[in-house]
Amino acid sequence: MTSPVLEIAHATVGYDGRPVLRDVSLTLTAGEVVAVLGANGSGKSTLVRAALGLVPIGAGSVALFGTPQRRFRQWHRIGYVPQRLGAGGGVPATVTEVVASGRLARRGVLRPAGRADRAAVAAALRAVGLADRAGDPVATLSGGQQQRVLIARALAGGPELLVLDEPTAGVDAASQEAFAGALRAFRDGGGTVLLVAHELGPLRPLISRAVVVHQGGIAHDGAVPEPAGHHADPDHEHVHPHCDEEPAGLWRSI
Ligand SMILES: Nc1ncnc2c1ncn2[C@@H]1O[C@H](COP(=O)(O)OP(=O)(O)OP(=O)(O)O)[C@@H](O)[C@H]1O
Repeated sequence: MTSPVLEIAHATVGYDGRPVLRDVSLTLTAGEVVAVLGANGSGKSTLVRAALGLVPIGAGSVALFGTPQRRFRQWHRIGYVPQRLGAGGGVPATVTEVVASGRLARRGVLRPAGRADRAAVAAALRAVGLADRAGDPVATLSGGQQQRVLIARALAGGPELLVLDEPTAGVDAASQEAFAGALRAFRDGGGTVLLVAHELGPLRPLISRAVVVHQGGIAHDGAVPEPAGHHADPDHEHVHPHCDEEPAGLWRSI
């Protein structure tokens, strides 16, 4: 049996000794596309940062591809797009340069880019629909297009696990569709995805499982919950696989 891609077991995570999440467990197997949902400030980002070792865990354990996180060295197997990171930032880098930086962990900084690197960068740009902008300065792209550049950078590294923190927040509809297409292709190629989301939008059909963070724990782990507005539909069957008490207003924005 192959190891889970990610295994968080009974983890307590917080900042400055103040726990945000207590006794949380989450397992991702290869090929899953898991959405982390929850209200503002519930700890969604904290959960994915803990998975990647960006926030230390106080108790419990995290393993990546079967290796305890503290001994894990194969970071090129993971692509990470953090929340609200501007790709432009006043730096006059071109789209290609930013995406090519996603190859560094794989090829090493000192070895010049080879044919495989260039092919990976071109494929990643095609995947997010930005091949025609390859030579443009990132700063000249829209916010949604810049977000797609960051996703292409993560894809260019050829990861097996993609971790995305609110990849479509504030992103225009065309970029959301392009992103959904890129994610579908990544999944169809055997990739695993963990993404934090407020609104699933065009990503919804791709999500195989949803995890809801609520009151310092995981309140639901299973089917994607229906948006709150859906309850008003006359033909809506009121079946909830998760909990008796539904966190008020949690789904309103989905
Ligand atoms: N670096 C940090 N230092 C101290 N506290 C933090 C830090 N990052 C987050 N927090 C706190 O931890 C809690 C959870 O934050 P987190 O960003 O994980 O929530 P979230 O569910 O991702 O929120 P949002 O949907 O608004 O992005 C919040 O109370 C937040 O203020």
